[in-house]
Amino acid sequence: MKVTVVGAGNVGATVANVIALKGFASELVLLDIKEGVSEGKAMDMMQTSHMMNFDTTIVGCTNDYSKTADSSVVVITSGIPRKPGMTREQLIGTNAGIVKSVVDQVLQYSPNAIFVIISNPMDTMTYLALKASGVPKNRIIGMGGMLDSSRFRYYLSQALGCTPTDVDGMVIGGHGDKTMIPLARFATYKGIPVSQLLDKETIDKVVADTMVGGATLTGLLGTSAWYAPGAAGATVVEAIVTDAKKLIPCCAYLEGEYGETDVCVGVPVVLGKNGIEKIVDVKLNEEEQKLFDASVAAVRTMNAALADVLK
Ligand SMILES: NC(=O)c1ccc[n+]([C@@H]2O[C@H](COP(=O)([O-])OP(=O)(O)OC[C@H]3O[C@@H](n4cnc5c(N)ncnc54)[C@H](O)[C@@H]3O)[C@@H](O)[C@H]2O)c1
Ligand SMILES: O=C(O)C[C@H](O)C(=O)O
Repeated sequence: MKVTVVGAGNVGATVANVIALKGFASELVLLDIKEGVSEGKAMDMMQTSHMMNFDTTIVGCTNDYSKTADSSVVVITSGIPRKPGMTREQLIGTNAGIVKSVVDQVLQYSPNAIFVIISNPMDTMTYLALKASGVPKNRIIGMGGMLDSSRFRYYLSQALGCTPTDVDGMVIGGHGDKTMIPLARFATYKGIPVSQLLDKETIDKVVADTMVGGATLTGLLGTSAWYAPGAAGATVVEAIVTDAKKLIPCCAYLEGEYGETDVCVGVPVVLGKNGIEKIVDVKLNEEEQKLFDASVAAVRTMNAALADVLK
């Protein structure tokens, strides 16, 4: 199975490296617009293959989409990341044009590809990719909820004093500092509802920390995080390539689910060889539904800024 990653920066290169280490793709193409970056990172990764015991062939190319031909899955990380103090939404002016041009060029060589959109503002970039490409909605997937849920599980594990692998939790809604919704009501520690183990104040702080998890790391790093985003992107690709039928919160196009239409936003989906196999309609309580509706309204406002790009 051939996978392409567009954008060989911090996130894209990490997506590629994790995919190689997981070993589920036979060929991986890394493409960037910057001369030599993809070729260098691909070669560097290949020189780890005997030590890390993977047989994936990783090829780098500079803006040569012919090398990406017949990719089953294409991950889009091209675009600028935010600086400390910025919102993801502020990236739209630069990234919308980049994402549209990349989608157009990918489709010339891989018309049947499944797209995993990572570039920010991700919910709006996902909507842009869907509308600009005309690709069926099951083949346009935004990655944000997988990452946000991993941060939610991390912060819960810190509060519980346990390993993150023993904690389960899901984040839905937009991938924004004010729009994501960590679903505390459903979070568990080895099946035990966390509400039985943590007081409300602690849970509220975990939720608040999760929502700004990206901004916290950008403040520390001076740019967007890349290890967890890269691993989250690779996990989404793995579920598709291995036809895992795995439930992962992803940004998906809604046509009535959760009471919303014509918007891409984070919801629980089942991922498999067809991309989004199913949207899982979780019953939200009144407070959760209100948060979801407000989140969607904020994403719609961002989508309105696409008018020129989608003309
Ligand atoms: N959805 C998420 O959860 C999530 C997580 C982390 C980062 N991000 C976003 O991913 C994007 C990339 O972040 P990063 O930290 O890797 O940035 P980066 O600057 O390290 O890498 C971006 C790469 O894109 C390349 N690029 C720019 N225009 C291009 C084009 N037209 N074609 C091909 N490549 C092009 C650049 O040369 C650069 O190498 C940002 O928008 C960031 O906000 C999203
Ligand atoms: O927060 C960012 O700027 C990047 C990404 O969306 C993240 O959540 O890490």
